[in-house]
Amino acid sequence: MTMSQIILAVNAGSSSVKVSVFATSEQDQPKQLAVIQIAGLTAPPAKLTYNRGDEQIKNREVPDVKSAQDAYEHILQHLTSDSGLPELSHADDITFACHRVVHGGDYDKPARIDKETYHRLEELSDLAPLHNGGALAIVEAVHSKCPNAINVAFFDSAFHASIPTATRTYAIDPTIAERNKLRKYGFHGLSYAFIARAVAESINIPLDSANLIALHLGSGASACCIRGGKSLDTSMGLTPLAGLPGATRSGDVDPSLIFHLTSDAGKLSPSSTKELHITTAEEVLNKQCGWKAMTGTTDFGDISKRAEEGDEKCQLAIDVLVDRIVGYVAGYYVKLQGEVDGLVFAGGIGEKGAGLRKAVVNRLSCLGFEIDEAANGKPGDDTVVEIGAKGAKHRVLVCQTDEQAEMARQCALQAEELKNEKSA
Ligand SMILES: Nc1ncnc2c1ncn2[C@@H]1O[C@H](COP(=O)(O)OP(=O)(O)O)[C@@H](O)[C@H]1O
Ligand SMILES: CC(=O)OP(=O)(O)O
Ligand SMILES: [Mg+2]
Repeated sequence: MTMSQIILAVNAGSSSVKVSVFATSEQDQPKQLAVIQIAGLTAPPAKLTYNRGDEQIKNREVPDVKSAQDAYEHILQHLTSDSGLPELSHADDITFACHRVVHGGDYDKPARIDKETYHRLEELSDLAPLHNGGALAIVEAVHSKCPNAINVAFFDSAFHASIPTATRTYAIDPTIAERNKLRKYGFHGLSYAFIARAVAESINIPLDSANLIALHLGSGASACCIRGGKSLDTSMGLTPLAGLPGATRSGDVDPSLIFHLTSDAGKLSPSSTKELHITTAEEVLNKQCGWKAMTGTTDFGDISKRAEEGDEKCQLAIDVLVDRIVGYVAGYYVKLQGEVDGLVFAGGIGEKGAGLRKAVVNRLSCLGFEIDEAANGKPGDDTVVEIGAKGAKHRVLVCQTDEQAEMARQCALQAEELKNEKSA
C-alpha cells in the first residue's frame, strides 16, 4: 500500500491563479482538501480567497502580489503555514504539481515537464503568447520553491485531438499551414472532459455514448460539440481568440476588420518582451474588445444587472452573446444529427447567469429545448443540475465545472506512469 500523496493542481488564468490541493492514494479518487485563489492580477489590488473543507477561511486583499510567480509563492506560503492543513506543511510534501497549459500544440495527453518539454512549451508560446506565459512562469516557481515535486502539464487543447481533419483545417496554403502548424486546436478541454464525464454519470449513460453540446462561458467563452464522449468540434481555433466573444476578446470578426480598428495592426505591442512578440492586432483583439469594450466592465453579473435596469449597451452585449451561442448550438445540433443527450451550461457565466441561460434556451425552442424557470432560477450546489422542462425533447443542464479536479483525476490515474517518465 502506498502512502497518501499530495497533488497540487494549478490553474493560471490571464488574471488569476487558482490552486486546489488534493490527497490521493493508489486506490482512491483524489480528495479535495482546500482551494485557494488569487484573482485580479490585472486589476490590482489582487484578492485572495481560501476555502478548506466546506469552510471559507479567508477573503482579503493582497496588494503585494503583482504577478503569477508572486501569486504562486504567496499561495505556497499560505498553504504550508495553515495548521489546519497538516498534510501540506512543507514544500516537499507535494508529490505532483499539475499545471493547466492552455496551448499544447500536438500534445494529446499530459506530459511530465522536463527540460525538453519545457522548451517545447516555450516554443508553443509563439502560437498563444497571451495564454501560456502565466503557466510557464509558475512551472519555474514550482521548480525553484518545490524542487522535489513532479511537474506535469495538462493541456487545454488535448481533449480536442479527436476533431476530424476537415473541421480542423483552415482554407489556406497547406504547405504553410503544415510548416507553421496553423490549424484549429481548441481550448477549455480540461473543462469539457470534466463536463462530459460528470454529465454522463449524472444522467446515467456511458461516457462513450454521450452526445452533448457544452458551453464553457467564463472570461473566455467557447462551445463544444461532444459525440460519444469526444470532441467533434469547438468554437476556439488556432488560439482562444476565435469563436464566441469574451470579457476582453472579440471572438470571430471578419479578419480584415483589424486593419480598420487600428493602423498599427502588424506593429509590436508595448506588452511584448524580448522573448515573446505580441502584435498590436493580437493585443487589441484579445485585450481591448469583448464586454469590456462594449460596456466598460468585464463582469457579466454586473452587465446582466445593468441590462435589467435598462442599460442599452449592456443589453446589446448580452444579445450579441446569445446570438453567437445559438448559432453554434444549431450548427452542432446538425453535426450530431439531432441525437443530443443534453445542452450544458458551465463556467462562471454559464453557472451563475440564469438570465443568459433562459435567453439562450428560449431561442432554441424550435429544436426541442425548453427551460424550467424554477429550476433555472435556483439550480443549487450539485455538480450537475437539470434545468430543462420535464417532457421537453432534450435535456438542459448546468455543470459546475472544475479544471483542477480534472487534472487531479487524470494525474492520479497515471501517477505511476508519470513518475517513471524520464525527467531531466
Ligand atoms: N451572477 C453572475 N451572472 C453572470 N455572470 C457572472 C456572475 N458572476 C460572475 N459572472 C461571470 O463569471 C466570470 C468568471 O467565470 P470563470 O469561469 O470563473 O472565469 P475564468 O475564465 O477567469 O476562469 C466573470 O468574469 C463574470 O463575468
Ligand atoms: C482558453 C481560455 O480562454 O481560458 P480562460 O477562459 O481561462 O481565459
Ligand atoms: Mg477559466
